[in-house]
Amino acid sequence: REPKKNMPPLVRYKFPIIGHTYSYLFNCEEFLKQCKAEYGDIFSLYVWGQVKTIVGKEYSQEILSRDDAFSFAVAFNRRFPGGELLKNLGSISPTRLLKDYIFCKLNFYSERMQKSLYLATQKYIDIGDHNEQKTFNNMYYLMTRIISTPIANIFLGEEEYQYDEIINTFAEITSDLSLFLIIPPILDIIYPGLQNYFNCILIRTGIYNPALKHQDILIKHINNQVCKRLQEKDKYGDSWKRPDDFLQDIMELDGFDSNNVNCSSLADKICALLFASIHTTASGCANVFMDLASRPQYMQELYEEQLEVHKEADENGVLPFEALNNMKKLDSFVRESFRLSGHIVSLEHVVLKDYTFSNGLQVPKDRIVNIYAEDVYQDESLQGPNPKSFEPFRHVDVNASAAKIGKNYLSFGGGKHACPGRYFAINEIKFFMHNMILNYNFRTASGKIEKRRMIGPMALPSSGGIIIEKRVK
Ligand code: HEM
Repeated sequence: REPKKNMPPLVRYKFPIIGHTYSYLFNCEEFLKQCKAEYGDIFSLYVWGQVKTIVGKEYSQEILSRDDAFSFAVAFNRRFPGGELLKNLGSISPTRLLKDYIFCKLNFYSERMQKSLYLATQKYIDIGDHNEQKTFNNMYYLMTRIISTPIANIFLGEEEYQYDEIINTFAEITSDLSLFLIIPPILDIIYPGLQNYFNCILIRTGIYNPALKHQDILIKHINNQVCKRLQEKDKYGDSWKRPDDFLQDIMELDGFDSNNVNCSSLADKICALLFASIHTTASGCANVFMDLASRPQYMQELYEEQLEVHKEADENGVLPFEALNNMKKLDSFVRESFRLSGHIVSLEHVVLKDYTFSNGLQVPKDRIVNIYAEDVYQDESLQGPNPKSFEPFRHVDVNASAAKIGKNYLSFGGGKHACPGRYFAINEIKFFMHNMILNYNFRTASGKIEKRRMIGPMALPSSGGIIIEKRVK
């Protein structure tokens, strides 16, 4: 208790220890609406033995823009034992690596992204002829495989991405490791931070380490690839054709010693990026696909746009990078899907030093704050008329692309630490949807709109069935 501070109001609760945990988990949407109506834009809850502050639309940008006072990374590391799981990561920031070696080459990687994406779509959807149709009951599962394929191609190269073992590791690593984020931090009720401490002990003692099997697979493949490349470089000298992929880039970083290659460190760098990229992109893509399957009335309009865009494709069906800019309706559809299928509360940050919001309310150092995303997404002044309804083309004329961050769109965070992978992810989703819309018909098996699945404030793609068949052209 800090009597001198003008802290956000703590919502009343009946039961000590449990506090608001039950309502937050089982009735989050309604509960938060009531809290906001009664307590205002910023209020605190008592969840899992800790006070956390929920910040509504008016003040959310303060959290994202003040990285001297709020940190997403510190909050993440408090809940996720990344240091224990990825012991050989080294000091280079994954964000730096991505910016230096991948995001500046999006244009260069575009053709490979499309080719491997289309190959993966054929392989995993696998519909033979026009009369066949298939029902998929877990789009998210399917999307993790499809999305992982171009990512594996770009990260590990044209050879390694062809191994099923690699695709499975890419696809599964995030969900295996996210167990630490999904399991409720019950031990924190006894003492804040105890759950993470306990998780670290599980990993350190080897009782439970879900990263190990994936690291072993990655190390094996990286080792093969590194040896092969070094031998070929030796053999062919100046005429050696350097593979252009992320693995080669990080092999050549300062400090690289060809006589003593640290494959564990290379594997951990890739694991860190997989954690950031696979689940997020696969869920986003599954949601977009589900949203269109749920609303067949928009299919024709999108089909016509994609048909027009496809005129720019070369003889192999590959689009020039610039064609992405012409998928305006699809882009707006993607943004609308992200807007309405996200978490109710997101972007957990830790307060790094005592902070006073512009309305005078103060949060102390070490407090957990979360952004009330739904408050942003259901606000008419930020979203336009009927903010709760899915209007796929509402962003077409307002110059707001699916990757454009801003105070009315928080899916990729904001400020200095906004997701650096957002263009990569949105490109991948648009290329995937372009191909699906042109070549397949799809609809929900229930014939109804499939909504996101909620676990407390967290949203996951619906697991409702989708029927897919080849389009008759
Ligand atoms: C639809 C897909 C994605 C979503 C929804 C997403 C979302 C986010 C969010 C919300 C953040 C936190 C931003 C903040 O602190 O304000 C973030 C950070 C980050 N994302 Fe993504 N992301 C996606 C795809 C990717 C991809 C494909 C990559 C890499 C290839 C990536 C790499 C990163 C990294 C490295 C950070 C940390 C940035 C920093 O701390 O400076 N993300 N992402």
